[in-house]
Amino acid sequence: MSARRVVLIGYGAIAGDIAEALRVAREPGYALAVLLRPGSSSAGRVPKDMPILDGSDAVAAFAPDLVIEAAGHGAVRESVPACLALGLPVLISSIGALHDDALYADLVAAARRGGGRLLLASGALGGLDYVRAVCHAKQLELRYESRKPPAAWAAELRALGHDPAALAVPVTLFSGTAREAAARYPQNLNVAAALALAGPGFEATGVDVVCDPAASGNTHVVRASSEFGTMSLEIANQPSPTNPKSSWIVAQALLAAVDQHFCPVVMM
Ligand SMILES: NC(=O)C1=CN([C@@H]2O[C@H](COP(=O)(O)OP(=O)(O)OC[C@H]3O[C@@H](n4cnc5c(N)ncnc54)[C@H](OP(=O)(O)O)[C@@H]3O)[C@@H](O)[C@H]2O)C=CC1
Ligand SMILES: O=C([O-])CC(=O)C(=O)O
Repeated sequence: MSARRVVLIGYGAIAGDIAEALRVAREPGYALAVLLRPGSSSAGRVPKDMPILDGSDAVAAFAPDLVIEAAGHGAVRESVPACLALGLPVLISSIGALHDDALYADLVAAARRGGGRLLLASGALGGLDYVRAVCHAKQLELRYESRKPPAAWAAELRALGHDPAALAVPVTLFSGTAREAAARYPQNLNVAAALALAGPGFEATGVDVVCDPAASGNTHVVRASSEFGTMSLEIANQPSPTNPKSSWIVAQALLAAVDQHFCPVVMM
C-alpha cells in the first residue's frame, strides 16, 4: 500500500501537532503537504521535506487523499470550496465558519458538484453522537458553556477594560445563540457550531461564554434534555502549549478522525 497523501491547511498549533504525529506513523505512512496563504508567517515552521502549496492548482497536483483544515474561518471561505470542487474529502476544524448560511450552501454545492465531502471534526468537544441521536426530539433543549482562563481571552478582556493578569472573578463575555457566538468568536467557539449542527441548529442552541481565572483548563459543559432523557457532560481540556485559545486535545481529535477516514470499520 502506498503512503496516504494529506494536505494540511495552516501550520499553527493544531496542524503542527497533527504533522508531528503523522510523520512518524507506521506503514503505509503519510506524505504531507501544507497549504498556506501568500506571505504566511508560518512558512518558516514547516519542516523542509514538506512541500508548501500556494493554491488549489497545487493541491490538485499533489493529489491528496484527504485535506485537513486547521487554519481559521478565513481558510474555510478561501480554500475549502475549491478543494471540495476538486472532489476531495475535507476535514474542517473551523466549523464556526458555517454559521454563515450562504457559505454553508456554497460548500454543500461545491461538494455535490465536484464529488467532495465536508467532514466536521468533533474537535475539543465530545458527546456529539448523543446530540445527533436526540436532534429530532420534540422537546429538545440544548445549552453549551465555554469556560476558559484569561490567557484564552487576553485581547477580548483588554478590549473590555480588564487586565487579564489581574482578573479576580469570572466575567461572562456572552450569552446568546450558537450562531452569534460562532460569528463573534471565530477562534474559540467552533465547538458551539459543531454542537448546533449535530443538534437543533444555530438558533436553537444556547451558548454562554465565561472567562474564569479559576477555570481548570479550557472547560466545556453541554446540557441536553428531551423526552428521551437528559445528558450532562463536562470536559476540562489542557490548553495547547502553543496557543492557549485552542485545547491541546483538538489535534488528537483530528487524528482520530483521520484514522476513521482510512479505516474499513467506522464508529458512527
Ligand atoms: N473545532 C474545534 O474544537 C476547534 C477549532 N479550532 C479552529 O482551528 C483553527 C486553528 O487553531 P490553531 O492551530 O490553534 O491556530 P494557530 O493560530 O496556532 O494557527 C493558525 C494557522 O492557520 C494559518 N492561517 C490562518 N489563516 C489562514 C488562511 N486564510 N489560509 C491558510 N492558512 C491560514 C496561520 O498561518 P499565518 O501565519 O498565515 O497566520 C497558522 O499557520 C482556529 O482558528 C479555529 O478556527 C481551534 C480550536 C478548537
Ligand atoms: O479548543 C477549544 O477549547 C475550543 C475552541 O477553541 C473552539 O471551539 O474554537
